[in-house]
Amino acid sequence: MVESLADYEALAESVLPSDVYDFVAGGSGSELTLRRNRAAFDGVTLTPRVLAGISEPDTSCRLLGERWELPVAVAPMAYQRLLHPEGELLLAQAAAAAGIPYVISTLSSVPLEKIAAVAPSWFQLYWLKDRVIGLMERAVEAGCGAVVVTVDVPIMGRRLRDLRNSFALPPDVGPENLVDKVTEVRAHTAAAFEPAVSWDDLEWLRERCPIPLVVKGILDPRDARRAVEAGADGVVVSNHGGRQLDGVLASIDALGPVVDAVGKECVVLLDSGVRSGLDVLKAIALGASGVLVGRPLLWALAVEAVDEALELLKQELRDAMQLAGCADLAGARELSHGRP
Ligand SMILES: Cc1cc2nc3c(=O)[nH]c(=O)nc-3n(C[C@H](O)[C@H](O)[C@H](O)COP(=O)(O)O)c2cc1C
Ligand SMILES: CC(C)CC(=O)C(=O)O
Repeated sequence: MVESLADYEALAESVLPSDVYDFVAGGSGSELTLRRNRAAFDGVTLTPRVLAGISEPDTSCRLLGERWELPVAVAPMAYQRLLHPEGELLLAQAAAAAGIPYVISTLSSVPLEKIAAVAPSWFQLYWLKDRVIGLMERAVEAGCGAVVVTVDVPIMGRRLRDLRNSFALPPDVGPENLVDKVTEVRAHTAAAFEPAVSWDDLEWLRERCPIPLVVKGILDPRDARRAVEAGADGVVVSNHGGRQLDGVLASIDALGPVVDAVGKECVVLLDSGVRSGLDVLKAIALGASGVLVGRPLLWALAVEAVDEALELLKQELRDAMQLAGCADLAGARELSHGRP
């Protein structure tokens, strides 16, 4: 029986080919950061308030000018047809039904226009050589509400599970937004991504991008400041789910200093390690405006349970808010927190 969002991983593992399971579950190097993301979330304590007189906590929020049912977005994740034949479309439809944004990956295995037609979407942009403006214009044309530029992948992290498995995409799964034919994900990234992308490039894109621009993959508050100076409307505090530089700090540990540096000037989101509604509440208490959820939703996609998974997440967040005495997310932000 599935009683929590975190339960989908074991179900998915039992149905997926082991190399696909490893591609999704894995981190880089010795997976120090992958484990640290969880350990750090588990280490956060909250101090609840009582007798708060709440019959129904309000989980809704405003992010980037729109109202959402939960302070949660579906993290951009490449190649979702690895998990289910309908891939991105199924997960995006579930996001739409749950009233949350779906972030389309540059490397989606369904064309971005088809996804944006079924869900309120943001578009995640990888800095591909020569193709950035074309992709951004397609996203704007398709009605995406924001562009999320991922800045922590100049090259792919060393994912040892994938190297040992010689992981390759099956012939019917590929990057449908691009003309590229991809089997070896690592080789494609090395050939197609621009490793020397810089703040000047970000400023250049900001001048040309007519919709909100969010920078994903910030850990240092100095970079957060730099992003705001470049005109970013938001940042995502993220270590890419422990898949890029191994050994970096947990993103929940990086959050506070980033909020202190830029929280008054731009939206601060967080991802990497969110596995429950309680984790969402912890991230809000530590200053995030919202979170992105990654792997748990791919596990749910693999067992065709994305609607139920998002419903469970909502219920977990509601329960945690009620038990903590928070009527709404503004109340959640006032909670005292610490570490044991
Ligand atoms: C299979 C997989 C594919 C991913 N693909 C992308 C991507 O295309 N673009 C991107 O910005 N981040 C990508 N990410 C990173 C996620 O957006 C997110 O930062 C990370 O998964 C969050 O951590 P979590 O899985 O612990 O929730 C991917 C992550 C996974 C697990
Ligand atoms: C192909 C990868 C660069 C996609 C990604 O961001 C990831 O797997 O973490």
